[in-house]
Amino acid sequence: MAAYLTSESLPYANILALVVLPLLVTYAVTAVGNWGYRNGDASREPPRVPYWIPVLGNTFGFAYNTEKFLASVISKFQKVPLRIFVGAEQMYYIPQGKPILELFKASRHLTTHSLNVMTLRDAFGVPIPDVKLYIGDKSGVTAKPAAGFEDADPAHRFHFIEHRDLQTLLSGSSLNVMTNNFIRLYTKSIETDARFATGDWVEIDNLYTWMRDDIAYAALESFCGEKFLELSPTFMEDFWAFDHILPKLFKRLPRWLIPSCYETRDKAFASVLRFHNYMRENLLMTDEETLAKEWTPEFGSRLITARQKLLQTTGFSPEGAAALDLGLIWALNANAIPAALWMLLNILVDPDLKDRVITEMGPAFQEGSLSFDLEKLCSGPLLTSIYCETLRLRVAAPVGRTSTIPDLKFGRWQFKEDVCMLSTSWYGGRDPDFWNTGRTLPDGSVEHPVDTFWAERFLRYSDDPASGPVRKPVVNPTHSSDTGKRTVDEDRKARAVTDGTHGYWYPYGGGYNMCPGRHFAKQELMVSVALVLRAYEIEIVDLESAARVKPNMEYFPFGTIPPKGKIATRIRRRKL
Ligand code: HEM
Repeated sequence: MAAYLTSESLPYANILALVVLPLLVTYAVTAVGNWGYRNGDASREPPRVPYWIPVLGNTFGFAYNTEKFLASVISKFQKVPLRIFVGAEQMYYIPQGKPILELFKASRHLTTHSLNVMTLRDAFGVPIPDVKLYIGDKSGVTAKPAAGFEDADPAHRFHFIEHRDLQTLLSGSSLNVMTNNFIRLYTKSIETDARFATGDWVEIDNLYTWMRDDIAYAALESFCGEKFLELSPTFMEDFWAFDHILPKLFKRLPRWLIPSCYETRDKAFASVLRFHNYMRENLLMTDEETLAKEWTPEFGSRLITARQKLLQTTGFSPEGAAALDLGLIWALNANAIPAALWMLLNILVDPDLKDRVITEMGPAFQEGSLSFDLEKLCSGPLLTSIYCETLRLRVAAPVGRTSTIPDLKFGRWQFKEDVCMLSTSWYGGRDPDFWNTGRTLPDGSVEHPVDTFWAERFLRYSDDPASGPVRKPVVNPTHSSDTGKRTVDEDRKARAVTDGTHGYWYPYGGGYNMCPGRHFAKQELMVSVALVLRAYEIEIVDLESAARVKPNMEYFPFGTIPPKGKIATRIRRRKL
């Protein structure tokens, strides 16, 4: 080796050493503390994902290939919590299984502030003084103020009131009004859609946008009333354009680098501000009678008017309040609507499944009509299993927390105060050690791998001990035939279950901050898919390529991942 080192090559060797040595040292320093993390009982901070370049840390892998980066480190460290260094800041990743369940259990010591602040500031454009107001309320989300904040003015406890209103006004009788409005509006848009008036086939270039627009319009109106779109007729288009550029805004690039993205957001924001200004001018916050109404065409649902009162009372600027509500409208639409498309698409690409779903939902509908019994429809086992399976496979919504106490502990892991903890159900939903994947085929592969859709994954058939979502030690399924296909009769006797999947199936997050919109979302998804199947005959132009449509991973991990590419279809109204 020494024979190759001449006096000319020495400077190069020195330069190389100067470059390589710090990288090696950084890697060694960041890896050495991980020794023994799998063994022993002593509490410790989670292992650190080693990196080569100081300051940069794990930023590159995390920011530019988040899905693969996290998949690889979760698997390498065998599903324990991890410490990641991103954007010059520490962060914890909490994986599926016991760690995420323990995180949810520790709710009383956690806030969602760090992820929420990033989202509100970077994605929705909440001005900095309003962000300060948002984080300034440290009295917590429970009725009893957090220790040290016992004297907080009850009317200014923003997080408590917001949390309480979201939970109560998205459940019970308020939820019923909201869902009924959604059903009324969505049914009306189907019935009055002039494109299908003649009963002839109509070519639609993209099933997703076709379905998306009608659901979004009905959902928006059931939340915000009729006035919103009257004031801003192009909002729905502007909203989806905003949704499209949202992943770029999360990258925190300045306005001068991506001006068109900011302009797109400005447009969607301007509509919410217009509606807020209308409310400020026309809805007196002392008008208890109007504020008590579950829904009015002018101001929308009680959730929206109660929020308006809260935003005004707690001193948010008109711009801050509108940006916060742009966030709420995004939460309303951006996760549920792509999920509805995936549900419908998976049904349409399998003619046998489509027939079984139509048979199952038939008795919920009134003869010759689009009217139905909601409870009956939403209790159909096959449609429920399709709903659960779709969320398992397509949701990558972020779950973010930070500890409010020094050295929070769960299991043997210790977490520092104020360091962001991140999780997403994407990996738990695809954990091959956990999920039932059906029969083992003669070539040794499994019948329903975790990255594929299996309509019956969440169904438990009483005569088949191997059925149900969770992998069983002995897999010996008893299917009605050797094709593995189920019959309508079997569906009827099956039960859709999520028992035992907690910690692996958490599309709505968990603990105290679990998604408050989950009840509405489930009804919205089941109803919209059922209504579309009831009202229309839909033929996918190229079944094979539609079955291969991939998720658009640019959206990872911001929510339900929408499909990438268009799905051409022919649609005609059914004669009911
Ligand atoms: C399939 C549809 C949906 C999915 C997968 C989903 C998922 C999630 C997730 C994972 C969270 C974070 C929960 C946590 O941190 O533990 C969340 C929060 C939230 N979701 Fe949903 N969501 C959906 C539909 C909806 C709908 C229809 C609404 C209606 C307004 C909604 C409103 C919200 C709100 C307001 C929050 C923030 C709650 C808080 O900060 O306390 N979501 N959602």
